[in-house]
Amino acid sequence: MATDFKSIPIIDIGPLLAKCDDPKMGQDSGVAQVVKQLDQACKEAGFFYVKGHGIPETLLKQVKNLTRKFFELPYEEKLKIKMTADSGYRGYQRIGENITKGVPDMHEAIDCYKELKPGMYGDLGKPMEGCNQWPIKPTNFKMLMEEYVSLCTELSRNIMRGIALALGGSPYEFEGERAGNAFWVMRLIGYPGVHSANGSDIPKEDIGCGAHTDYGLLTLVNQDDDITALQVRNHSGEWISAPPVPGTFVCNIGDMLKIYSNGLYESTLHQVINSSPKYRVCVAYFYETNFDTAVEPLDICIERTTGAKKFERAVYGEHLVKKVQTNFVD
Ligand SMILES: N=C(N)NCCCC[C@H](N)C(=O)O
Ligand SMILES: O=C(O)CCC(=O)C(=O)O
Ligand SMILES: [Fe+2]
Repeated sequence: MATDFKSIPIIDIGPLLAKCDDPKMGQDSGVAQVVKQLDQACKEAGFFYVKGHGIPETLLKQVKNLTRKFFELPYEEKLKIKMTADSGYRGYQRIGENITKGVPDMHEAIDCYKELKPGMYGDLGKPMEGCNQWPIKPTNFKMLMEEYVSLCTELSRNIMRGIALALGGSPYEFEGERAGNAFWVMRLIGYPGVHSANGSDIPKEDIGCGAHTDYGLLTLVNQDDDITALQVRNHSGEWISAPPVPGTFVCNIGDMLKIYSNGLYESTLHQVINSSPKYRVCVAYFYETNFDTAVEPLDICIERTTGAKKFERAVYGEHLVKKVQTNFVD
């Protein structure tokens, strides 16, 4: 359960990664240290920064730079990869097109999802079937982003091994049937800076992304180095900033992990307000369960909490489709 945290901890996961392919990793003292920090951060905030994650900072910067370049293109150019229901909700959405709790968000984005082939998950998967729409220019866009996704997928699986230990399970709790064939989402997001409205010197501050929780297991946020805009809600309802820490990811827990942990870990509400005059870029990667996994509280977590199941089982793919279909109603 979220506490009255005032800041978000930074965790060096180097020692976890060093041992994450060793079945006896749970007995390693370096791993145990990281696991303890993960457990505390997940219980208190549902948010933490990771450093020592092994993804080169140059790559973190490159994906943000390419994203920025795309959003600088003329609108007609961006529309060439317009997101539609027919494209499996993949592609470009203009500012104000995404809706959170009925209010248009002041961001533009390219949404990408692990590709689903026709018929793969029957009716459940149908709305998300399709191929990603990548910008044609620059020519290395697709290649770089796919490389980035594959590194984020591997990293997330390894962080989830640490989280599985933190919950008192085996390192492989979130593999196999649960997330051994993890679905993923990537959002390349741009938030315009504040502008002075005509005839007024009071800049108008818009909600870049309204308060929401993420849908799956774990999110890796790669945000611009020079603008503080992401805010996380603590137990008292205060919004705590997650300022950029260069070279790190901001990680947070999604709805599926809240269910698995029977509420021991919460998917914390967060929002984005860019009050800087500068355009802000963020690349968010979402690590999810298998698309068709029915998620329910783990026995080990039920025992550690009240002894009763706090959540009904939920099928991840249904949860995603419901969200996606209400994110774009017009
Ligand atoms: N895949 C994720 N988490 N996307 C985050 C978007 C959050 C805003 C969305 N309109 C909503 O209301 O959920
Ligand atoms: O822009 C950010 O820092 C976070 C974006 C976010 O929360 C999301 O896309 O789910
Ligand atoms: Fe989010």
